[in-house]
Amino acid sequence: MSEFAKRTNEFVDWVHTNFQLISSKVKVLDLRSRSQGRGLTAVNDIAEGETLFEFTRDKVINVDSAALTQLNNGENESILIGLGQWEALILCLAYELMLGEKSKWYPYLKILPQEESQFTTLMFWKDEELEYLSPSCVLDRIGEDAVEQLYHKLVPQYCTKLHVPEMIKFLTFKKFRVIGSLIMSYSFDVDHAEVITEEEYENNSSNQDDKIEAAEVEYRLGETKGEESGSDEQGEGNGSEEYDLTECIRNDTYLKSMVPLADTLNANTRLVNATLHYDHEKLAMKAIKNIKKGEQIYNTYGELPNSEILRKYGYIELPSSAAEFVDLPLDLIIDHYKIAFSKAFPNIKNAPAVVDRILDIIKNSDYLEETLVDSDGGIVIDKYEIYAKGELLPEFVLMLLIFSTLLGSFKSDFKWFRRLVKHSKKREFDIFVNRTIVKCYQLLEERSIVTNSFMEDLKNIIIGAINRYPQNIRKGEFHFPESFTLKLSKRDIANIILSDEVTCLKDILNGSFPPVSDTTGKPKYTIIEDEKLLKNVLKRKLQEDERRSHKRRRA
Ligand SMILES: C[S@@+](CC[C@H](N)C(=O)[O-])C[C@H]1O[C@@H](n2cnc3c(N)ncnc32)[C@H](O)[C@@H]1O
Repeated sequence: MSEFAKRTNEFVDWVHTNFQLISSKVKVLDLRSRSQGRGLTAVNDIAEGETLFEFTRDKVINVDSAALTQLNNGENESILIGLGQWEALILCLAYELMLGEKSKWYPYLKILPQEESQFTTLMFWKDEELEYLSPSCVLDRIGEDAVEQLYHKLVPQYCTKLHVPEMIKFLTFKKFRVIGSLIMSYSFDVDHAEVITEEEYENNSSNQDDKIEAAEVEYRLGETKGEESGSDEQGEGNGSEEYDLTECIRNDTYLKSMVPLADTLNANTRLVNATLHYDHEKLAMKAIKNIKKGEQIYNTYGELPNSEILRKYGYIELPSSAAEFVDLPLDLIIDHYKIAFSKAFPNIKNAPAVVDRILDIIKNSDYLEETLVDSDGGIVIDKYEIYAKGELLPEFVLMLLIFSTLLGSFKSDFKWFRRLVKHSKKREFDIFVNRTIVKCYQLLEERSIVTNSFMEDLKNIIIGAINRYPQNIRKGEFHFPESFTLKLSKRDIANIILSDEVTCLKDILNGSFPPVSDTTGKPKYTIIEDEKLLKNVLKRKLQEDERRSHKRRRA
């Protein structure tokens, strides 16, 4: 028997001893021939709603259950819950791995990847391989530096604090990176028992949303200062302060946890047929669809595009994930408008600088801060997600509508624009931009209206974004393989990611914006003539012009 099979058997025996229920209809299989490691398969037909396995909360590894927490007369617990979720779980898991056979999870730990060579996530790609992924924004999210900072925060200081000095030697940087990556691709965020109400119990699933939550926390750690979208926790200092700003476990309502067997399930955004549910005492994996004998049981790791699946889990779906999106950097929008302003006002030297002034006003808009509670008050974010089939972030739509409306307004009266951008007219300029922000917001909010200029700007920005991709990808010359295997070259994997991103962008050029609402069957936005909006935005200015010319005539 191979070492792989032996480990699987020992793990399955451990599961049978420790779990309350495990259905005879499921089996852990060796799926290495499909480049999927181990996975769970149905050996008999399973009906929707059937429980595949069930176990008590103490079987998962987290700060509540780990051996490290019990040491030091309970003092370790208060130290660990003062840390962030990632930090505490890395330390707890490292300690269990160091305990080896003495850990109560030993047969489980033995089936987890623990060597760098077992990971295909982006953290382990070489620099020259990562270059294949340019210009994808996934490259900004790998978080290599963040891991290093985290390591230096925890080792040796916390090993000493937690009274495990022997862990200083065990937890090398290499091991730390592996454990962090393991947590990234295997952990679940499990709600505390006390936050689950009876009513929630039946619907409670810790997979999709919790995995998304995990992605967000991890995303924050991966970002460098000032790069991320308007989240409070991020960025007002150097990297190490970033960690201090990560919420500590004490204030969270969930625990990042390693969940045996539940994490043996592979995932697929289209084929998901089981999810993890939990109540006060137990966690249970349940079928969410009828599953036929012989079919693989798939979980979901969240609504992630291929770039994120690769970054966090080291594989991709073919030809694409069901939740593809591409990040459009703010710079592309700003560059587009700087060029447009220069072209529209060739005789005004500082026309491109006006775009920066507008951006500042949008950033500091009190109106948006008060109105957009959900997006932390900001529409100026580093990157805007462009989803497949023409779905755009509302923040992006509003941003473009404001800029295209301002440009149209200024073009309508060149002399007025020249006067307005003079330093002495700063107040007037600010008032006009702020008024435009309010009008555009109201128009979108109340009537979901965009203009022809908006559509034109959108098209040109998207063309600019597509032009950054390699020619073979832009021209659709890359041919997708039949299925994902680890034998695919890194270049091919990168080409698939880039092709998926370009497809999202091309969807817009192919007319999928505005997308159609699932509920009403109607387009989500109405496109109107520019003049209608400009008339509204310029109303006050036109009235003042009128008054002034009236006065002149009288004089
Ligand atoms: C939570 S584990 C799932 C169990 C894993 N297959 C194992 O052998 O331990 C997540 C890892 O499984 C692999 N995986 C999950 N879904 C996959 C899929 N659809 N195709 C290929 N690999 C997959 C990836 O290596 C991923 O990082």
